Amino acid sequence: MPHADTVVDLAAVTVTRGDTRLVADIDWQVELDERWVVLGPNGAGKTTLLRLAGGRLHPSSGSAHVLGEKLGAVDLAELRTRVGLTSAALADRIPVHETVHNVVVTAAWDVVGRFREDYETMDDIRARVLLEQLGVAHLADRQYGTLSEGERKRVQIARALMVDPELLLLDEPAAGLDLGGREDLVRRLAELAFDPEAPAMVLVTHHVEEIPPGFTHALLLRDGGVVAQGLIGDVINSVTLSATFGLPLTVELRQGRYTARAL
Ligand SMILES: Nc1ncnc2c1ncn2[C@@H]1O[C@H](COP(=O)(O)OP(=O)(O)OP(=O)(O)O)[C@@H](O)[C@H]1O
Repeated sequence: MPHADTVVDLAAVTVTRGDTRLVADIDWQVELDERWVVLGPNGAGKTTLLRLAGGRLHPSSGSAHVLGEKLGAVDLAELRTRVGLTSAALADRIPVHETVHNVVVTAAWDVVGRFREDYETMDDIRARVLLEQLGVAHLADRQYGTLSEGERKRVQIARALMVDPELLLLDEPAAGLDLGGREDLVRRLAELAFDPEAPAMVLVTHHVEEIPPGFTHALLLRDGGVVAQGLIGDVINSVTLSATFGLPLTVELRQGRYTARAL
């Protein structure tokens, strides 16, 4: 059994589809107070790893525990209500005519499962607080479909936090944002990362520029395997990133933010 503070525990996990190994022989532990970034090129297996962590799929071999539950031996639907997830696939399913407030508050229905007045009031208040925290409270009555991409991303994160998850998974949250939108999102994710009350977090990205300050650990993936993992300061450097992306890169860290460019 994993330690009580271990929210994700993968031991020798491999996921195969047909003859393809999506990820291979992964050992990875995420603790309650950790904020992880998962970096790697297209097709490296990042989304597969995130889907394992979210209880969205089972390993083909090895053992995987999420929030203390063994994948394969637990009802995944119940586990999923304890994990907040934002991803492009999930975002595509949000109805464009729904109000922003409803997009956030409906996340709670999975947990509550019925419409009792006192629950609804509590949920409404929580949704308002989260929209405020993400800086989109003024958009609460707008139709989701009328929002900019940056505003949508922030609403999606508020929705993922609605269930008060023990684990928050963010799959490329800054994809498609302009520079201002990215910087705003990175700042808000940094605030969340520094908040001791916030859940354990795993953020998937292709770009070191999108790593918010306050993130503590990194895992680098290439071709379904781990290149390096551990404390972010030990893991992200020119050598490891060049190996991960398969080209000579130089990486710099200034005031908590990373940049990378080809040599
Ligand atoms: N059902 C499947 N059958 C076969 N191959 C698959 C399947 N699902 C994913 N793959 C392959 O597994 C590899 C890893 O996919 P995954 O989506 O986890 O990568 P990723 O790192 O998230 O990529 P990206 O950055 O492009 O989103 C890819 O090469 C993908 O084509």
